[in-house]
Parts: sequence; C-alpha cells; structure tokens
Amino acid sequence: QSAIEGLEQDIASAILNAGDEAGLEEIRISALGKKGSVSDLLKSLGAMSPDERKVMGPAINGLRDRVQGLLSHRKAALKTAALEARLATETVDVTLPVREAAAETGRVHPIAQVMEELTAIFADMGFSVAEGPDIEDDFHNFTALNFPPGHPAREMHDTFFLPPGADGQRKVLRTHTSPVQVRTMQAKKPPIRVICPGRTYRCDSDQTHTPMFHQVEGLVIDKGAHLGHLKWILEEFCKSFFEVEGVKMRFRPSFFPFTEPSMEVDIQCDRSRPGEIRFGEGNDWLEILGCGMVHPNVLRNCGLDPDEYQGFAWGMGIDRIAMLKYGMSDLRAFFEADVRWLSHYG
Ligand SMILES: Cc1ccc(OCc2nc(C(=O)N[C@H]3CCS(=O)(=O)C3)cs2)cc1
Repeated sequence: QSAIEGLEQDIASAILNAGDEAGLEEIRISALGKKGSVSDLLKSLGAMSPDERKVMGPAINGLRDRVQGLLSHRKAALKTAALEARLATETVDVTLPVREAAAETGRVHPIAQVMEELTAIFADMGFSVAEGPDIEDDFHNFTALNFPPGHPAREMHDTFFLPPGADGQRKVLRTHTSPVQVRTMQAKKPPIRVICPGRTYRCDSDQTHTPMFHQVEGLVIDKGAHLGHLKWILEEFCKSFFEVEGVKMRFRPSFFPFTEPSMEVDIQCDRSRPGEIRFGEGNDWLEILGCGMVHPNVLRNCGLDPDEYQGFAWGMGIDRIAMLKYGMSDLRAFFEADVRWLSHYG
C-alpha cells in the first residue's frame, strides 16, 4: 500500500512540474506506457492470490485512474498556457497610431518624372502629345515603318507576339512608340508636331534591358521641314534636360528602316570621375538618341505624298536617360517598386 502511495506522490509531482506537453507525454509513457511503472503494477495483479487481488486490484486501478486524470488536467492547462502565451505576443493593437514613415504621401516615380519633364520641354517648342495602344498590329508596328518582310526585328527573339485579334491580324506588344506617329499621320493633316511618350516592349531582356521600357519619340511633318530644324530642336532639348548651356552634340550616320538619312546623336560628357557623369564638358561622348528624315515609303504608307510633304523624327529610350540623370546603376530597380528606393528618388 505504502509503495503505491509513494509512487503516486512521485508521478503526481512530476506531472505538476511538467513544463510543456512534450515533457508531460514522457511522464505519461513512463507511468502508463508498455513498460510504465503503473502498467507493471497492473501486470503484477495476475500473479497475486484471489484475496490479495481483492485488495490490490482497486488500489492499483485507482492509481491508474487518478494518474490519467492528473495527466489530462495538466495537458489541458499546458495547452491553455501555450495559447495565452501566443496571444500575448501576436496581439496587434489596431488602435495604435500609424507609424510616421508609413503615413508619408506617395511619390512620383522617377520615370514618370522624366516623362513629364520631357513632355514639358517639347510642349514649350510647340509639340503636342500623341498616345496610342500598347497592343499593336503588324502594319502599324512594322510594315508602315518600312520594315521589309523577314526583317529580324519582326522575329520572336525581339518581339512579343499575342494571339491574333478578332480581325485575324497578328498582334504584337509595340516595340517602339513609332506606331503612334503612323496613326497620327493617318488621322491628321500636316503640319504635324507631336511627341509620343510611352511604354514599349522587347523580348531580348537582360541585365541592362528590361522587357518593358519607356521611349519618347518625336515627329515633325511640314512642307519645308529640314535637318536644320531637327538639329535646333534636339539642341534645345539637351540644353533644357541636361541643364547645360553650351552642349556639344555629334551626329553620326546610322540606319533605320523608317528614316533616310538616319543619324545617331551623342552628347559631350565627362565620365572621368567613377560613378559620376557631367554634361557639356569632357572628352567623352554619350549616345542619347536616334533620328533622321522620315523615309518617303513611310510617308506614302501613311497616306502622304513625299513630293508635297517631308519631315523628320527621333526616338530616345527614357529609362537609360533617367538612370543617367538620377545616377542609378541598375535598371531593374525601376520596376521593383521598392518604397525606400522610390521615396529616395521620388
Ligand atoms: C512614322 C515614324 C517615322 C520615323 C520614326 O522614327 C523614330 C526614330 N527612332 C529612332 C531611334 O533611334 N530610336 C531608338 C532610340 C533608342 S530606343 O528607345 O531603343 C529606339 C530614330 S528615328 C518614327 C515614326
């Protein structure tokens, strides 16, 4: 009898001191498991005399019942304590005031800032802004612009193709904003002075080219528009955008299907200091845009008579220019919507 009472004391104190459910489970196994202390006593009943069993039976079964009761109460208490501990740490007090930083107002994305700045500069020179669809058809994105069939730019490695539209036409994500000028020439009689900012898409993305990027193109169509006008417009743009009075520019011969002659334009800069670039000084050159006289085929494709009208156009990638202006190294940062980055540049 006293052995049973001693065992019960030991098991009871072990149960009450169990710190968690895992510890409690070990105590249960050591008492009630196959080789448990209480299980051994229950097995010993088989070898007792009937008289002895009459006394020891109820005593040992009582011990097992009381141990099971203690275990289940302790288990419930430990579960409740664990839940309360979690609730205490995970409780969110929604009545707390918003953190200062989170309450900041929104920012204009650097690309949007540059778009607005470019648009304003050209608006001051008498240009209006023309916009058009991002999803274009083959004609407006390639054929009207004098891209011959089979031209590599039409291939999948450069261009995102979409399932054909309801009209059965091949649809593409526009690879430049030039289709907008095409649509403008189809819709408006000259003189035309438009700039076409917007998103453009190319397949061949890598660490310095993202699949979506931004361009601003310009178009002037008039009876006597010539390269002298183009040169002046681009100089005025560079002076305003790069904020330098005497900016030196270099016009290099180039080729584009939609312009003839075609040129690429560099501006003078100084990149001698690492990670820094200055415009209007130095002996280095930075390519900023391409331009040229609109090819006669393009004028014809857009319903204009090349013997009556002529014009010039240019195109520039905005993302690169914005990176230069803001001194950023990684183009991808533009598209990660990292609030810290945006608030720094915004
Ligand atoms: C109807 C029409 C006729 C002519 C046109 O000429 C637009 C032009 N674009 C460029 C040019 O070099 N563009 C590139 C600069 C960097 S970029 O973003 O990769 C695209 C030269 S002339 C456009 C529309």
